[in-house]
Amino acid sequence: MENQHHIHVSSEVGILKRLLIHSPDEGIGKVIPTKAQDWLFEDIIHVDTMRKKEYDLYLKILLYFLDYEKIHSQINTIDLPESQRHFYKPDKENYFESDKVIEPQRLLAHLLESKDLKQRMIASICAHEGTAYSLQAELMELDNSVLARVMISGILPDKRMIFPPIPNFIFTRDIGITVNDHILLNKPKKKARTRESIIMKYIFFNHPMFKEYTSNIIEINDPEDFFLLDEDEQEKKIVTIEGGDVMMVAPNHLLVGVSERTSIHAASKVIQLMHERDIVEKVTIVKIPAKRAYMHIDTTFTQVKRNMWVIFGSFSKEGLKQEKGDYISSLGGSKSENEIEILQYIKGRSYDDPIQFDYLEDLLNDISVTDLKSEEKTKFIYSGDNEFPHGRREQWTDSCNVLALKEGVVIGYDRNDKTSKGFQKQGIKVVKAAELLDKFKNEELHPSEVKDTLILLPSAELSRARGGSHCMSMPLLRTPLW
Ligand SMILES: NC(=[NH2+])NCCC[C@H](N)C(=O)O
Repeated sequence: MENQHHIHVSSEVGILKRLLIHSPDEGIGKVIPTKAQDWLFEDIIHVDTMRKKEYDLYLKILLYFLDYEKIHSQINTIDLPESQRHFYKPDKENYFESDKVIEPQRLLAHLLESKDLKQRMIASICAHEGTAYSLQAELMELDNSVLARVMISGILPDKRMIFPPIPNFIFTRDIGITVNDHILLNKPKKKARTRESIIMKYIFFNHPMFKEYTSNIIEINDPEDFFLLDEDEQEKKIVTIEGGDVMMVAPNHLLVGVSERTSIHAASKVIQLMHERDIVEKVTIVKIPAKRAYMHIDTTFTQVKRNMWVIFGSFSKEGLKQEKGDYISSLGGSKSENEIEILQYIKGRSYDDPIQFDYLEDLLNDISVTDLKSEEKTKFIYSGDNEFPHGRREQWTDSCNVLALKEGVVIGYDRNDKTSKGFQKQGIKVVKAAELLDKFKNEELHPSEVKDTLILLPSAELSRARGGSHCMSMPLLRTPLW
């Protein structure tokens, strides 16, 4: 079943077998303070530190778990000064090139071998970025792997910057989500993320890796009369969806966040399409406040194992009750600023009559017990271990955004100390990525022996980009949970 191109994800925690990642490219080092917010970064980044001290460790962990031989056979040489980090650079010959940990830049370089696609892609990107027509001819002359790098970083080999960077491309989660054997593509809310989406559409629709899945790629579009509407109407009816708001929690169940980035109209379309095409039976909408701090639902909760979740305390039962304090709802007025709404739509049941959940924990517990058949008590770990004011501080630096390599083994950020304490209280060991990698290297431990562990990545630079390991991954294949 695991052929080279197999695509299937039916949970958030089944053993991770294949994913798309993008390593920080040189464009990230070109973000300037006045543009940082427009480009959705909280600050400017020291790219060397981000790569060598942080992201490289992430890659090594992924490779050890997903493609052991690929890394273990070379582990003693890849970091030597004379290797010049070529192992990590997608345009170099000694790049690791794995069919499990996959870099879109490599897929893009492959696509550009077709002259027709090369022309079309150059035309689309230049039109989108509004560059001079004459630049197209110049780009046509570039070697394909160089052009792939340029299309992403925006920087020509002679150092001219021709496009803005797309620094958020490291957050591959947001470009699309694998829903069983379908891929739901994004339609980004933010202009800064549009080029990523153009590039990925070409890849999904043209690369041999996705060939058997062309009819399973789902695009969500604006209503047909959208361009006729005035601006106010457009604002109301806009369709935008980003992958961080879509979570494939069980074979029959998809969560869709309505947030700063994903609109109600997009969510409605997803419900209809999922039911019409019989892809999942339940779609649950989780509406969160449209705020930069929360951006996507995966910044407020992710799954650790079948019966364990890490969540943002202000959205929890206790948090909401506390915030409400002595406020009497029947008097009207505004509710808590963190109020969330959870509505579940089941195939065959009237859309006017969704099932409602009062609290996030109720929904997550229902997923664990009903959908994932967990027989153990559902456990919750809270951001900052619910200690004031660490819950909010650590949510901001992605304490709730972990990537599961398998049930119970997740990657998180080292700066979220209090949340780590919360993990430990629930029986999860906490280990630094570098220490774990040393053990793998010395063969004291094999990735298959790692159980119930939170792996901590250094995160001083990465967290300024405002995404965690969950955001930095687009799973294509996970082993089914049963
Ligand atoms: N799935 C996620 N939470 N992605 C985080 C994306 C962060 C990125 N800087 C943005 O604002 O778009």
